[in-house]
Amino acid sequence: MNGNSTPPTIPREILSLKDLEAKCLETMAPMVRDYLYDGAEEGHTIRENLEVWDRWLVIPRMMRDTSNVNLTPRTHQFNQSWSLPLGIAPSAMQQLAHPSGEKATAAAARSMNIPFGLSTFSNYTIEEVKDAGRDSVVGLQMYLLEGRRDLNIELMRRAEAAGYKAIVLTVDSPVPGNRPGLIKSNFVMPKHMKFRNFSEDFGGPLDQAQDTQFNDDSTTVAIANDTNPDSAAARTPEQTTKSRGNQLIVDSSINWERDMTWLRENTSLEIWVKGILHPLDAEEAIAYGASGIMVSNHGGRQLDTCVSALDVLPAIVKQVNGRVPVHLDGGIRRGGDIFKALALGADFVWIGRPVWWGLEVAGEEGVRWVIQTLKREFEVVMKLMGCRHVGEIKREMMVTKSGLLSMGGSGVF
Ligand SMILES: Cc1cc2nc3c(=O)[nH]c(=O)nc-3n(C[C@H](O)[C@H](O)[C@H](O)COP(=O)(O)O)c2cc1C
Ligand SMILES: CC(C)CC(=O)C(=O)O
Repeated sequence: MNGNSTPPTIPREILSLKDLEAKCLETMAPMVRDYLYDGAEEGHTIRENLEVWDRWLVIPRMMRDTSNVNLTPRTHQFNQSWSLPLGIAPSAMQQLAHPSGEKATAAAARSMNIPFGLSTFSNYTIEEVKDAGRDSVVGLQMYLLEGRRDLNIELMRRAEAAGYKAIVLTVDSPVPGNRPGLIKSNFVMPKHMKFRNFSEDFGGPLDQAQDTQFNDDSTTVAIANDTNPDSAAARTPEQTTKSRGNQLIVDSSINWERDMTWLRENTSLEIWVKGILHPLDAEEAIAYGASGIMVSNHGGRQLDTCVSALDVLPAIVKQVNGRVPVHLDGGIRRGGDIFKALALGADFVWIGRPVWWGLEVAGEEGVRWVIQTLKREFEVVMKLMGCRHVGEIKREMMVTKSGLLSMGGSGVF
């Protein structure tokens, strides 16, 4: 976190999200960095999420008068009109990157008129974040809790009362992924931070693992899937509380039939399903009443060597066939990435980690800078591609290198 007392801004020499990331890493506490970056096992999927974009090459069209381009999504999402087909994905504990955490992120989303999804495991409450982000705060992400559905119901009641539009059910985490990096770094949440959506003190202090990296008398909440029962210092919030007898455990028995039905019976909000990678799961989600689908591998944090969202997107879009919106997240770092996801059929995309870079360097202003930069880049790409609005982005505008070679001399080439 930037410790200056004057309001932080983004230095002029920072031009891209990549530059911002480097700047962020100059100050980010090692333990926060480990939490932000760590992926499942050897990190193949994290790398894949970043590399997949460059396997697609774009083929621009010229002389199309792109002096004015309209960047708004083709259709309303969550019954609202947004400035960009881009939103901020739920990520837990944003106070790790800035004291204003989710409130700063939501306010930045609001100022740019893009949607924001709040993690259940946020450091500010459902109501506080709604107040900061108003109409931009559309979704409450939820994990279903084993034996504590009363808490899920309470969260949903509060989200309904506060004016959220959707519950975003994360389905890719029946258990936390294997994240050895986090275990090695003994990740802990400092004592002064809380999971404030819960009135009971879940994730209260553990006795050991004083955290020296945060420069306070932090005690710990840990969140890695540690299979070694002797290591109390590295557990998920669920495991942590379990180990203290005050249990908050993600329900690993979650299933379509029981839990989508239960959700539909217990909330008036739209239900979106986050973490779909197989077309047949998209079909299940629709069959059980999902209002939308988020194609995602959880930023490579859950299952290593699983496919990237972009690679499975076309098959899912084909299966869904326009019945519900299809959104995507994972590895979006440039305006051109937004273009490519839309060309392969996504209605909308979301970012996770880049928000933390903005928060770390300049709080709300930093998050706004991230959104503005992606918006500027996307606009330039649209103009260079000859697209005046997102409805003009077409699958035929992209090709893989091998696809291009095999086309040599045939068709329009
Ligand atoms: C630090 C961090 C915390 C996250 N916490 C959650 C969470 O609480 N719930 C959830 O469904 N996804 C969570 N995610 C996953 C994101 O919603 C999103 O799927 C992912 O970050 C997108 O990939 P990207 O970071 O490459 O943009 C988290 C991701 C990060 C990086
Ligand atoms: C508190 C965690 C379970 C949040 C999460 O989903 C993540 O770190 O990827």
